[in-house]
Amino acid sequence: MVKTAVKVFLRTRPTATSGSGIKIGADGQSVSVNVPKDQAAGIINNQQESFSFKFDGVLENVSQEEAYTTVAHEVVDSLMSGYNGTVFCYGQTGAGKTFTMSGGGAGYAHRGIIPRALHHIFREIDLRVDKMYRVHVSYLEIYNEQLYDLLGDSPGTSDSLAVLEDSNNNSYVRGLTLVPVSSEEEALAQFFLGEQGRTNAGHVLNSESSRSHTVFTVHVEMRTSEAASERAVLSKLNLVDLAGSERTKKTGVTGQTLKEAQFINRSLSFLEQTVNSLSRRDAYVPFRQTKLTAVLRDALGGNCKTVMVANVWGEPSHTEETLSTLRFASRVRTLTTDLAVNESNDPGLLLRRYERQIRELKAELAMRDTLSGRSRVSYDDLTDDELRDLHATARRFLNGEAEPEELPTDSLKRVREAYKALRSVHAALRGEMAAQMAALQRATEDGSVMAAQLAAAAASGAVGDVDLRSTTGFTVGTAPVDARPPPRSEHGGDRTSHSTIPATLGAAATAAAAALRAQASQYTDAGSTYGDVSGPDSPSIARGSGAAAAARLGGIFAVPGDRNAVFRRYKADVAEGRELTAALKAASAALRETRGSVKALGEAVNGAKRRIDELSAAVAQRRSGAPGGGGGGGGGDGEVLDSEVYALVQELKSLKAQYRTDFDSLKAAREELEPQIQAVAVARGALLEAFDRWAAGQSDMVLKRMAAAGRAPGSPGGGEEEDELDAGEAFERMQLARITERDPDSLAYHAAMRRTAAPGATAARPLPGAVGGGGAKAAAAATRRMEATQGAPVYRAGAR
Ligand SMILES: Nc1ncnc2c1ncn2[C@@H]1O[C@H](COP(=O)(O)OP(=O)(O)OP(=O)(O)O)[C@@H](O)[C@H]1O
Repeated sequence: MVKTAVKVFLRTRPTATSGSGIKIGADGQSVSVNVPKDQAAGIINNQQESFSFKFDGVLENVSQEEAYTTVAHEVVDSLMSGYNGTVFCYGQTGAGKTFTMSGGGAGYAHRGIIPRALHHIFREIDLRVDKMYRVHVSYLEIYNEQLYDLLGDSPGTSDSLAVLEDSNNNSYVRGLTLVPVSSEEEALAQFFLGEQGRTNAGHVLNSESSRSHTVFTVHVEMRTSEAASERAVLSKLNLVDLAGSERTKKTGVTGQTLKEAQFINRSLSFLEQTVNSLSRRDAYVPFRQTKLTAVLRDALGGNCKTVMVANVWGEPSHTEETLSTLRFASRVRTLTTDLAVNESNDPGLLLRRYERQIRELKAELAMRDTLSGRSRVSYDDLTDDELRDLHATARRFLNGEAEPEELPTDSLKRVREAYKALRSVHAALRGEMAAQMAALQRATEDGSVMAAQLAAAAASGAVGDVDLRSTTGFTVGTAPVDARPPPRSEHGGDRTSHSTIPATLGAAATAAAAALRAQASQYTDAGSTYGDVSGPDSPSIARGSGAAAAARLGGIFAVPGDRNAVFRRYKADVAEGRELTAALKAASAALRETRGSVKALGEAVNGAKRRIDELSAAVAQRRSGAPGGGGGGGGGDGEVLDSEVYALVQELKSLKAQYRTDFDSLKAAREELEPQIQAVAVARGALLEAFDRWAAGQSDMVLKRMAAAGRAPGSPGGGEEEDELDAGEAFERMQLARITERDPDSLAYHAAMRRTAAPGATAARPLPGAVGGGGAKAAAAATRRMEATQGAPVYRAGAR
């Protein structure tokens, strides 16, 4: 947050009579007002005759352009950098507030701050090609303490409008229509339309005098680039034309006009109270006393860069009103606001960013799989059916009925799922075994039965001997060396056979129980080492059935280049290979064509961008070098300079139009790339997979013969590089495609990097600098911060 003082400028309306009671000091900031002594009060009285004030500037007999440059230029500049701004005009009726804010009736030259600000905003948008902007306008009127939406579909007071605060304590008007505008012309049309609405609504009874307060707001949403488009900077500029205070006794108004004047005076008096309270740093500031102060809350003490224009009418007959305005103005000048950029991290947009990242990572994985000869690896979540199958396989594996190769190993996700399945099956098995152990324990605890059984078993010497070393209690028999656990049953393995051991089997039972314990503890140990469930001696993945085929082929293809040679013959001689090669070629050709146009368009866009930058710099240089820079109105050299700048700006405009067209075409071409890259990857994967499958089914002799034929000069497909098994080249190509897809503007940069890295590269052509990202300008409706809060504003579908 940056503390910023509210700036106040004084603007005097030209007077018809020669004498003005206002004197402006040589510093252009000091103002003194002389009040002639009231003769009726007697010669000796204490009436103060001179009052002094100081402002940030005084505008006397200045053009509308100068008024704009002095008052609003800086606020609009900071609006474009993400700061809220407010410019408001205050003063007695007829002092020139509407003239300053909207303009005089004399046309273009007399246009006021609002039309000039709109021109300024859209000129900036045109110049900042590296940023994306969305602009909305709204127009609010406060008449007789009622809110009116001047750009709403149905004119008239709207009860649905309410002044609220958002989560950042910024005030906003709930339900106010925000119209998207994409050009100065559209924005101006909305402004003029709102002005008409004001008149048509029937509450401007006197066309010479504004009987209401109006707030024309420009809402700007800026994104720095497409890549970082999740973070938007939101700012708004309020351009406020307050109704004039009026001494009703002096003007003698009656009826409706009197009622209006009373509302106006009351709201202005609340405004004054609020400013006084802020100026005193009161703990409680009565913002909510009136709609006007609620609307101006940010401007007076919140997050906003604020400038006030105090309009005065210097005629001696208005000295009292002038003094009152100047007093209020100097109090406003003591206020400070806290400036901060409003950044919005739209959750919806963040989600889209993460989705895009996931898509990119999946594409990356697919690319790597293709290059390493693996295809059809799925990185998606497992379906319910797949999970069921996996659990069945895990159970069979733990029962010793499945080989480790049957557990999935093609992606980390699937390996993890396999571990999870093993853990859950293992837990279930442990539970089952615990139950069996408990049953066995219960049976063996029946000492008399067991003793007799043991004795009988010992006497028969059939299976196992009693361990005579133990003298007390129940002992476990020692199984003879040739004793074996009972055979595995069809489904339950050892586990099932143990569960069927009758308690009367004596030593056989004890031997089996020991084996069971040993097995149980083996499972328990396994529970802590899931990373190596199969144990160190079990076959590794490389010893799987597919790998065995690969190992066999590896033996045949021991000579470097053999595999490619056979692959070439496969593509040329085998019907399946021919078909798949043709499909790959067609997909590659389409991709090549699209890449070609992306490259050409990328170069065109980059060229245009560089020229735009040069021209922008030239315009800025000429402007800053101009005496009384900012152009406009100067004679002599200034006019020459202006015409030069004008020509440059014209060229800039047409270049930007060309840039936008090319950028749009580039974007469209880029969108075609991804599916085409996928199509090539799929076609290549299918070819490689079919080749491996086919090769695994061929005899060594056939493969050797084909290898010899494939190596022979003139062998079909020998010169083709497109689907050759050259991983490095394919990788480079895919990388290039990815760069192109992600940021076409950086194509030239990467191409230059490669050129300079290539052997024999020279510095004859300078390396282009990293060109700025050319964000496309979009005028679609924005998702704004206010939508996230209670009562979103109304968004019009399109500008009228
Ligand atoms: N600086 C100026 N130069 C030329 N004409 C001016 C200037 N200021 C005001 N005027 C003229 O004075 C008249 C009254 O001005 P304006 O309507 O802007 O006053 P206001 O303060 O908006 O009054 P109200 O509060 O009653 O609406 C208009 O005809 C306007 O063109």
